[in-house]
Amino acid sequence: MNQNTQSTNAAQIIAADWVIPMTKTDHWLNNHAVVISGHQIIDILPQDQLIEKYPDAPVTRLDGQALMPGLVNSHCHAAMNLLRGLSDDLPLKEWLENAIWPVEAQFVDDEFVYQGTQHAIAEMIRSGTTCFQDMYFMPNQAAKAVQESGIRASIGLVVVEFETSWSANAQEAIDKGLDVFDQFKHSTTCSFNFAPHAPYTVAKETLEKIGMLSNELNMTVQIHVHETAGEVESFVEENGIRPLARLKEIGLLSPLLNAVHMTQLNEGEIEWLAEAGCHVIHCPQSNMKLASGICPTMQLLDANVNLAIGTDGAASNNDLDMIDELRSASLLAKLDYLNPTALTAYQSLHAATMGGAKALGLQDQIGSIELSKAADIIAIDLNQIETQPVYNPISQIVYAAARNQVSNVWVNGKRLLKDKALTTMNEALVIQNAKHWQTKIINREA
Ligand SMILES: CSC[C@H]1O[C@@H](n2cnc3c(O)ncnc32)[C@H](O)[C@@H]1O
Ligand SMILES: [Zn+2]
Repeated sequence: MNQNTQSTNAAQIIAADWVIPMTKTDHWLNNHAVVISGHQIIDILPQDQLIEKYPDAPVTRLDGQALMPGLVNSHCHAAMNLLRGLSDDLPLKEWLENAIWPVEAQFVDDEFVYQGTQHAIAEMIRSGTTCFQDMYFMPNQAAKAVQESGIRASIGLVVVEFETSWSANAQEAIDKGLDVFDQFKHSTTCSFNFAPHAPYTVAKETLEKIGMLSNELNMTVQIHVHETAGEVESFVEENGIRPLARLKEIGLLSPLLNAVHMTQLNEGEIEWLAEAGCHVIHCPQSNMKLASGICPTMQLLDANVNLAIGTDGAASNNDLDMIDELRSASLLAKLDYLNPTALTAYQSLHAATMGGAKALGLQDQIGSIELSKAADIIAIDLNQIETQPVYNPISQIVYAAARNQVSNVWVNGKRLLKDKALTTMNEALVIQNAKHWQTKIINREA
């Protein structure tokens, strides 16, 4: 083993007051350490056994801190960080058609997506997200930004029927997307998914084509579906069936499907999702901000449907803060069901870790702190006024901690945040680029 390989695979130890593996309900380990070698977790043990077992390994000691699996943001439009706050306080249809799509048509290009995705990645690493599912144009630019930063992502090969700056039509979007998939097939942190935007922007024939390719390539599919009552009503008027029924008719209901939003569901549709093994991506803050509706999270969990959590884009949230998002998911469920036991702290944290890993097809690699899984780990500093005293670290993270208490982040064993400083990204340049786009967009011709 040469020196480089040796230094790359030498054990590194992270010791903390609490380790939350996310392998068992409401379970954590006190005064333990996680041992990383290369990309993987190779040991989890009490700190008093470290000297004997790893006498020479360097130890990162994080007193007063909690280690947990990195957060999985299971649905976002990363580059829309550059549109944060451009248009607020509107319902989805008006917001998209009158505010967002005209600006995207005018400004979305390679540089917009590359720099916007960099911005989103910087925000996500700083707030404890180690993996995100993206749905935006120019997936090649998003993949480039992901690869350079070291974060993990499942990047959407987006498809819409209408002409965009990415593709002239749906077929070209599919063809170009498959080229991107091929271009990045050796990446260790980029995976890909088909991302037909929604049943109201992608034709039945195209969805059938995507379904066949998804099965052939064993590639997941993410799609906005049943986001609002208006969407469902319009679709029924035009097609005679509800959007989810169309997806079922096409054969898209399967363990490969990530159904995003799902605020409009009846009991029969929940049974379809459970029988087919579909995943639901719950985006509570986007749903609240656009007044779209409330995803029936407890009925889905009771039916054993896998639940994941996403922020959606920063233009309808308006941040990518997964700690805040999973807190919203829990509190919204309690109010929706008028039941304080709805969506417990652990259930919400699970949706934002293992639930997301399952939805993205990465459950064997990430989502929990377990031997041989990828070292996608975050540390949260609970030794702050705002999170003391600590009776239960899971409760503290879900109901009290803030994203700025994330101190360290590892993805695939590489430390991307060291004592709150990004190690692979230039913060000043990210902010400078954001200001550049703000000036361009705010001075746009009406
Ligand atoms: C085809 S790239 C993604 C496309 O989706 C738009 N978008 C952003 N947020 C939402 C949402 O909540 N529902 C539907 N579509 C959304 C984004 O602006 C892009 O045009
Ligand atoms: Zn979305």
